[in-house]
Amino acid sequence: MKVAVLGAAGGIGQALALLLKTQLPAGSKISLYDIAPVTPGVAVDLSHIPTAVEVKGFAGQDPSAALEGADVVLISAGVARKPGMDRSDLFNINAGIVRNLMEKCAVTCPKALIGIITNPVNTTVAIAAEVLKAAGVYDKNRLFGITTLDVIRSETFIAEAKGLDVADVKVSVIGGHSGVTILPLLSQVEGVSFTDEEVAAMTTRIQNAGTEVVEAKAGGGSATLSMGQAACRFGLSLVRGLQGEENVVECAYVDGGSEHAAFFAQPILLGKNGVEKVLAYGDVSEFEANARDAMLDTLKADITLGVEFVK
Ligand SMILES: NC(=O)c1ccc[n+]([C@@H]2O[C@H](COP(=O)([O-])OP(=O)(O)OC[C@H]3O[C@@H](n4cnc5c(N)ncnc54)[C@H](O)[C@@H]3O)[C@@H](O)[C@H]2O)c1
Ligand SMILES: O=C(O)C[C@H](O)C(=O)O
Repeated sequence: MKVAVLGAAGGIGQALALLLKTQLPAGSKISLYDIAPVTPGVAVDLSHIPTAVEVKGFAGQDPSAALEGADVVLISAGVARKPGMDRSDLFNINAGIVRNLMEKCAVTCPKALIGIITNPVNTTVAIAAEVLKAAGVYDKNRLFGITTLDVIRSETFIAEAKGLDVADVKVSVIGGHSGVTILPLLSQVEGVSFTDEEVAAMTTRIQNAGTEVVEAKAGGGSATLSMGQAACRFGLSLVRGLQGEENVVECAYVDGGSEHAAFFAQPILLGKNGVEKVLAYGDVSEFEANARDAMLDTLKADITLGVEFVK
């Protein structure tokens, strides 16, 4: 199994590469690509860790060599927020970066499973889909917006608030990956009850968690270590699905035929071809139904922006 990380010299990329080096199955390969010239050195550094996972690094303008034979491509290339910015403020720079990288993926590894981390995810995933469509290689089951950070934050915050073992907390997060489009389904968390005030406060905290990190880092970037962990969890789940493991379920932002929007985050069953099945997200509370309906204009506008950028 070969996993390529694009943006591998960055804050997320390096954390993700380290976790993959220590957690991918023996015999796997990792290829690291970034425009930054340090990238081959990052690969050499990782290669001294004694695991049976080979690491190679590539720098420069062309990612093709890193993409050759990739089964999974995880993309975190691009700029991150600073205090006062919204994720949509990253569009001007990151849209072109994702488009250019996807054009290379379409040619070099059109069958790979592609996970997009680069913000604004609601829009960059639509850009990726349009590039693949234009190249005639789009398969909706192989493209994912990685929203796992919203899931692990929800698990962490709920466990902390309710005094639970975080390993026992499971929560679906639906919608997208920015502000009001992030909707944790707190009503479904087993063994926990929340007052209306707690639901409102917890939902807001999860929706603003990215900003919490951006402000705490005071101009030094956004979430990198927790995102490295989230992307590793999602990437390993893609690999487990590809290897034929059963019952691998994650939430992700996919083109899954949702009645709500062209792309929508919800639970999916992963398998040998990527999305094996889009799963129903189940019953929701009145608060969640209202929040879901209220996010849709924002989500659809984010998607349209991506589609129009490529067309
Ligand atoms: N999906 C999520 O939940 C989530 C979470 C955190 C951050 N993000 C996003 O991930 C992105 C990366 O964040 P970061 O903290 O790692 O940023 P970073 O600045 O630390 O790293 C970005 C890396 O991308 C590289 N890069 C820039 N243009 C490139 C190109 N054309 N080809 C290859 N590499 C290129 C840079 O050289 C840099 O090494 C940002 O857009 C951020 O908003 C998403
Ligand atoms: O908030 C950001 O800009 C980064 C990321 O999307 C996050 O949720 O932490």
